[in-house]
Amino acid sequence: MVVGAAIVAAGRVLACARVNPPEVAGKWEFPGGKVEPGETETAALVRECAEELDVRVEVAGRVGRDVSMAHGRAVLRVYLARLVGADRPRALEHAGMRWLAADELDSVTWLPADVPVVAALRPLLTAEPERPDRAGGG
Ligand SMILES: Nc1nc2c([nH]c(=O)n2[C@H]2C[C@H](O)[C@@H](COP(=O)(O)OP(=O)(O)OP(=O)(O)O)O2)c(=O)[nH]1
Repeated sequence: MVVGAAIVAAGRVLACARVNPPEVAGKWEFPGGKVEPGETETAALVRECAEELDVRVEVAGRVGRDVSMAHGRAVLRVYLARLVGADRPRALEHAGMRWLAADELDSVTWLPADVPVVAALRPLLTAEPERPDRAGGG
């Protein structure tokens, strides 16, 4: 199982560009990775976001459906997530990072498995009002 975090803030989602392997270098994905034995999916997302982005995240519900990858040998499952406190991501293991609004989702080339998830995410971003972080103390 591969889990990804669709980290949403102010109506935008964080997209990250892969460094390797070469066949997917420069393609865009959600931060995340393989769930380790004995680990929950939420714990895997928290661990991967800390490793890859140096941020704490709160993991919420699923977005999109499970997507079969690698000829059925793996599954991609994506969860909505939010940054904790004032944490701000740094691309420690990616070639780049972008915060994409709904109308910018197609401006990057996503990994193939991510395409249906991105489609499911789009209306969620549109529904979220643009607002300054932590407006209203929340
Ligand atoms: N993290 C992530 N991986 C994705 C996405 N879409 C997608 O097809 N993948 C694929 C790419 C990789 O083949 C696999 C995840 O591998 P990974 O290299 O990120 O996982 P990991 O950090 O646990 O890596 P490792 O321990 O094997 O080095 O899933 C996505 O949105 N996020």
